[in-house]
Amino acid sequence: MNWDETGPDTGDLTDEALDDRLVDAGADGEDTAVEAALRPKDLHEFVGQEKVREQLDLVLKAARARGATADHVLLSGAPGLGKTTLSMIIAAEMEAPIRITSGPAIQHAGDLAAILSSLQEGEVLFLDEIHRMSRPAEEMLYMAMEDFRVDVIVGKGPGATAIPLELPPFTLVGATTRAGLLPPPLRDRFGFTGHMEFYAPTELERVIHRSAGLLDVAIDTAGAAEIAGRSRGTPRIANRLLRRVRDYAQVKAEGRIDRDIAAAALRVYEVDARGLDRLDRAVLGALLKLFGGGPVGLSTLAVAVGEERETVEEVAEPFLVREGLLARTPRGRVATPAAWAHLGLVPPQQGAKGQQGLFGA
Ligand SMILES: Nc1ncnc2c1ncn2[C@@H]1O[C@H](COP(=O)(O)OP(=O)(O)OP(=O)(O)O)[C@@H](O)[C@H]1O
Repeated sequence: MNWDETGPDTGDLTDEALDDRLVDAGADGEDTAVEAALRPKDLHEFVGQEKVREQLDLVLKAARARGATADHVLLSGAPGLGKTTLSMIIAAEMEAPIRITSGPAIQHAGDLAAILSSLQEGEVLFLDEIHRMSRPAEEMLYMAMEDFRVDVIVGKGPGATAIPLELPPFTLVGATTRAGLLPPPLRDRFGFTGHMEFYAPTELERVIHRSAGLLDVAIDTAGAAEIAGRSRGTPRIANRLLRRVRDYAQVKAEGRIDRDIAAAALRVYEVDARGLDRLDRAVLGALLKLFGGGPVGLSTLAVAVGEERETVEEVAEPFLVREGLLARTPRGRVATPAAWAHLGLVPPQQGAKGQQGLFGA
């Protein structure tokens, strides 16, 4: 058997290290500044998502032809796939201003009433993480979306009165990573729902070439393909990896990016050929090397890599599952044959399987 007893190298994966993960699809401070410059400005520049793009194009063109405000739009999909970008494109195509806020920022119905009552006619209101809005705000939103009206409650207890407030027609663009968590009455009030898929490597190559052009970075086709393959189907990650590879190329290769430079740079940043980083490999390594590929309980696996259960379950596992490297089964976590191949290890013989299944939750 080709697995040693030393266990995986988990290094010191502190909270800060997790916050700074290059392959995290969420935005960090540096992203927000650069992302503004890299955002496609219209539907033609927006790469991929053919279906959503085509359907949205029709919705917007029809609204423009009628001289009306566009229907409310719900965009669902994982972080970093372009929901905010698309909402800005909707506003640009409708030649309307946009207001950006998020569900967690709206704790009270009054917060929402203040925003809604200050909208201009035709304005686009982008509500990120709409599934995290408070219940009273959500109920106020139902009426606002349907009738362009809200009832503002003045006073408390039996003396409270509802003052109706007319709103100008506006377009709500709601974004959510969890469409299934939205209550049906809210979901039903959107005229158009677009589901954003992960991007194919060739689409990410186009994103990378476009961003490289805007950042004035020289990159060849093979270099872009190398970065695309490690970007987990996510434009935000592709752009972030491109920036790190650019740093490396500036210091080591007069700024030019080709396949070797991209691969060498991403080796330094510990992002492997499939887009796994140190945490992902630590989890997979423990599962294979310490537990013979499982099944092993989540808590045991988390202790083995020196992480919280939640970190393993919510940060590392989703991508490993998506990549077909790890399966969550009722008996615990199990590595797939692809996991053994990816780490260059040989699975234990069938006969040695007796030791498996001994590791509890
Ligand atoms: N289809 C695309 N074509 C080109 N660039 C894209 C595309 N989608 C996203 N990007 C780029 O990826 C970055 C992240 O996109 P965006 O902020 O729109 O994602 P998001 O889905 O709103 O993420 P979150 O849910 O975390 O807010 C932006 O810099 C944007 O320029």
